Amino acid sequence: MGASTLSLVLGGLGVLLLYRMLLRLRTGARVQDAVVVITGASSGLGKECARIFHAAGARLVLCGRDTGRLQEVAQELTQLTTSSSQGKTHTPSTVTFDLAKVETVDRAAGEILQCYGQVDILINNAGISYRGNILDTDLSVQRAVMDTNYFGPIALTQALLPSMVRRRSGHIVVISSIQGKIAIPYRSAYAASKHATQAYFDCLRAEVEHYGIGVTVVSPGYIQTNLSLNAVTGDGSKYGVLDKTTAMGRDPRDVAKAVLEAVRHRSKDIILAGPLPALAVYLRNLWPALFFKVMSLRARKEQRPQND
Ligand SMILES: NC(=O)C1=CN([C@@H]2O[C@H](COP(=O)(O)OP(=O)(O)OC[C@H]3O[C@@H](n4cnc5c(N)ncnc54)[C@H](OP(=O)(O)O)[C@@H]3O)[C@@H](O)[C@H]2O)C=CC1
Ligand SMILES: CCCCCCCCCCCCCCCC(=O)OCC(=O)COP(=O)(O)O
Repeated sequence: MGASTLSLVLGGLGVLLLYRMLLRLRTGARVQDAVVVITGASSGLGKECARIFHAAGARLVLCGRDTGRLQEVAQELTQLTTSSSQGKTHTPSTVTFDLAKVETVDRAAGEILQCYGQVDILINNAGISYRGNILDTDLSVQRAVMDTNYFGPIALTQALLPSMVRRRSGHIVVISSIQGKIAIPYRSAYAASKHATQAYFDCLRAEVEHYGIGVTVVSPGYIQTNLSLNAVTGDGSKYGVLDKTTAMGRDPRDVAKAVLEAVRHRSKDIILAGPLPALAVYLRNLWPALFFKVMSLRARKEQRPQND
């Protein structure tokens, strides 16, 4: 390659990079004073998102099932409310509802809209996990996980969407999982709900982009939260174990930071996991036969006894 061709290629790359940077600056969502709704804000990743979006100056609406725990988070943040040169922070509002009671979500969306009259950013974070083998799992458990992780969040999204369309602006984030991209044994209800989530929000992204509404699907690997402790088993009882994989997962503060950056950059789809899960995602698509073999060996090795 001659020197002039090389400089042309480098120049072209430079222009492309500059264009991407400008595009990000132009389309990046503003967080200061934005109304940000966070579901599952009482603990884990949702609580960390609340802390980081509060510090960035968002007007928060914290959602969860437990009023007391939501108010504790709101109080903690209120004590940090400041008006500094870095930007004003705001006292959060709270709205209590159960996403699994899908028929009540419309009313909750009304309450959310009443807080500030609009929603700029919706973070669908709340969720539960599951442990069990399909043979011993009640259909009611499959439905319950689907209600919390899929039907509840999409009902909330659909209830808030018309107001975003009217304003020709908004951003919707959903916290999925690496298990929205690959299915691993003994997680049927959870992986199915996260795969459905991925598909729904991919459709939504395409359908609302021309209204100026962005959609980000976040797919994390393990995070240090209470997710496994709160997981349900095949008969609907609580699993109640802090799994090693969860305990050794990422710091939820780092994941929350990545969520904030994804909103600022209007990222469409991000994976927050180590090289092995990332490799598994590629393998699932490029060499499915090998992926299925590895999963079947994994299933045999783990062999989950009834209802554990
Ligand atoms: N931890 C991990 O390893 C990973 C987690 N994720 C995802 O991150 C998200 C957050 O989970 P995480 O912080 O880890 O787990 P936690 O169990 O700590 O938090 C879950 C949150 O969801 C809320 N929630 C659960 N069920 C309902 C319901 N029916 N209605 C309303 N709110 C509900 C809980 O609120 P309350 O009980 O107060 O109502 C709680 O605040 C989930 O979507 C999860 O799938 C993704 C990948 C990995
Ligand atoms: C010859 C090369 C073979 C390479 C094969 C690689 C296959 C590796 C499999 C890796 C599986 C990763 C699973 C990750 C699961 C995960 O991070 O889930 C996140 C969650 O949502 C956690 O929820 P849970 O309730 O399951 O704790």
